[in-house]
Amino acid sequence: MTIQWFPGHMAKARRQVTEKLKFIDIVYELVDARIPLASRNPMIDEIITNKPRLVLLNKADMADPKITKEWINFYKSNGIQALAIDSQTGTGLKQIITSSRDILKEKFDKMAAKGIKPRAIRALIVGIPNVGKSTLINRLAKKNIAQTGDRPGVTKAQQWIKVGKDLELLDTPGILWPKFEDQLVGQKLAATGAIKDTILNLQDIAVYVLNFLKEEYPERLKDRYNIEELPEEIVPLFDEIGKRRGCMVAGGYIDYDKTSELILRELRSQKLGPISFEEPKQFEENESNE
Ligand SMILES: Nc1nc2c(ncn2[C@@H]2O[C@H](COP(=O)(O)OP(=O)(O)OP(=O)(O)O)[C@@H](O)[C@H]2O)c(=O)[nH]1
Repeated sequence: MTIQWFPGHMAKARRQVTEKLKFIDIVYELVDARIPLASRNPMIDEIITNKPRLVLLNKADMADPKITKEWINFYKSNGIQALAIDSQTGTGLKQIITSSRDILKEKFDKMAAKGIKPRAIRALIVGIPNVGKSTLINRLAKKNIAQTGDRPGVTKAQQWIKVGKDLELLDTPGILWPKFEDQLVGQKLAATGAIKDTILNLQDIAVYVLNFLKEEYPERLKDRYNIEELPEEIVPLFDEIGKRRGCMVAGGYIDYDKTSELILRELRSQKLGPISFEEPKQFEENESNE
């Protein structure tokens, strides 16, 4: 099934982000730490052009910490600073200001040399739907939503949010879209709950997840579902899980929809532990194969 990519929405979203760029010093590109590539807008580089950027690997609490570290190194080797954060608890958020200062040092030093008074760093958060933009803004904002009507960028609907004395955020984040038309991207987005289960077939998503876990995290599957030896084929694996969890229909058959739902629910509620669906290694291999 192909998912439509609504060119009208995209153009509008893009225009809105572009308009905001002129008011800010730095873009915070929020991605899902479990799928840093699938959860980014493929045209982000083109959209933000040469604005400085800090990549925030959000929901790091749900990702495999070892792979998150690899991602941070991967970005670093490409000249981009990235931080692992958990917007829900606030873990890692302090580092945002430190890293921003570091990235913008040259610009602010130049401003100081010209005698311009030091001011707070101005930032815009961008990211795909459901990646955690509002959670991050609320966490950073606490009660500091500022009414600063005399500032460029402040229109009737737009406000700056103060984060301490050193940072100001535009309160409305930029929403960008993932690359829907790629089936694997869609499956990763669905697996992590970024898009509704009704968009893709539930069983297809569960098959993708089971195949992935069988390859990358077989021990977690065995432990969770009490399976000594994982079957080679996917249908018998479904059957084992369905049987063990009582996902049956009359006549002793497995209810595949119910089993799929169970697997996805347990994955998303961390019952299978922190899992990353993408690692930089694969990406580098793919790139060199092209
Ligand atoms: N575990 C975990 N959950 C998070 C984190 N950040 C956000 N969430 C959850 O992810 C879901 C989506 O978060 P939102 O803040 O609504 O995402 P958004 O990007 O503002 O979404 P849109 O408004 O659709 O653009 C919510 O259920 C949050 O509680 C995080 O760091 N860790």
